[in-house]
Amino acid sequence: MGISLCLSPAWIEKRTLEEQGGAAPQDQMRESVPTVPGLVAEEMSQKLQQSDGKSELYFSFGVIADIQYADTDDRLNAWGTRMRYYRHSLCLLQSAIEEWNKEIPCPSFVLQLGDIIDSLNYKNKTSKILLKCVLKQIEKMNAPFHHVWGNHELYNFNRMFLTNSALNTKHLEDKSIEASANTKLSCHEDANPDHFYAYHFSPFTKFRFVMIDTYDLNTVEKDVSSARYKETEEFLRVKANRSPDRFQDYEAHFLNFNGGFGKDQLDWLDRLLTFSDENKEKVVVFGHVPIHPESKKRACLAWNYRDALAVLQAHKCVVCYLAGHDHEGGYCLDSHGIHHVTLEGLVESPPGSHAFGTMYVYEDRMVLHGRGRTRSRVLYYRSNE
Ligand SMILES: Nc1ncnc2c1ncn2[C@@H]1O[C@H](COP(=O)(O)OP(=O)(O)O)[C@@H](O)[C@H]1O
Repeated sequence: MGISLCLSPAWIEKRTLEEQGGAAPQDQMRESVPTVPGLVAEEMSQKLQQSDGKSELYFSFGVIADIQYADTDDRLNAWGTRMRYYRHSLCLLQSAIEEWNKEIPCPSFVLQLGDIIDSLNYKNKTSKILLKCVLKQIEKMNAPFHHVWGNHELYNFNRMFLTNSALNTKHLEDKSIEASANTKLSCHEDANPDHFYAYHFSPFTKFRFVMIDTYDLNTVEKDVSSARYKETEEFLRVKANRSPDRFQDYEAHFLNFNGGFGKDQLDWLDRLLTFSDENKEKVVVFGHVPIHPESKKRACLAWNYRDALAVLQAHKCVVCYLAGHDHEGGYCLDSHGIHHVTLEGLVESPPGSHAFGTMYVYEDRMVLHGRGRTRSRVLYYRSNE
């Protein structure tokens, strides 16, 4: 069986509207104010003023998603539902960096949640040159960027290129815990395009950040000789054979622009989170594609999101999952107390607006200060007792 999930945008739009119980005007599709923790701005300032003895800022970090820069006129997305401001996204990145650099203290690092340039560059043969432009802006940041790989990285480049490029930030991995752990916690020592792209780091005592590869399995990379292709093919064969009806009716997220997790990555994640549990760390996991169905609006969901969720929910250390991919953004608090935040996409921010944030990390909570379309939220940690 060849791998093919290619569904037309028209089909996807129909599916999405069906999921929502019929056609809805754009403004009705907007997120309503959450009634669960993950409070919005007005409540946030009130909460921050409460003197609860836990006001010492540990550190902060920047978040930004779906820059999707291209030297192309503005145009609607493939579904004709939302405008994308391709050239302007570079100016917005520049101003986000200027703002972060002015903050005191400066964010310790920035999470770039994937889709740094758009696939239009591939068609225009401008992928490498425009990636350089974006990276030139990023060099102005006074703190390291951690680069996630989204679908557009894989449309523009192959893994060999990405592995050898500045978009590979695995050198920022924390290697210091290997000696104290009884098990291997670095997923791969050597840079190898056959491997999934994932790593972890600890910017502050008892806090760990884990990047996961939501395109470990995917249909974007067409290298039929790769182990990844074979695993993807087998995964989709089993999935489709198991219950074709469900696949059709409910699994609307089995689309080419999403991807999934292989067994090796899920095992590695489980081992790492076991270490963090034992060491009473708080862990923020991040990747391009959302892994909770309620944290996004559209069909943007990892294929085997249930497997990834099961791993995260099995470990009390996990407090938050951060993603991009769905440019409208989203949020939910899952049944285990993990916050799922989907960041609004920069490329859909018109001139005068914005989409990035700074997350402030405290003993008992993280506070997201969102700019422009990015919503501000207070994320209290679940208890890890
Ligand atoms: N049915 C749909 N209708 C409108 N927008 C959608 C639909 N499905 C996905 N999207 C949007 O597409 C975006 C994903 O964009 P992107 O990663 O650029 O993929 P692509 O380039 O294939 O459009 C998200 O903002 C998501 O909300």
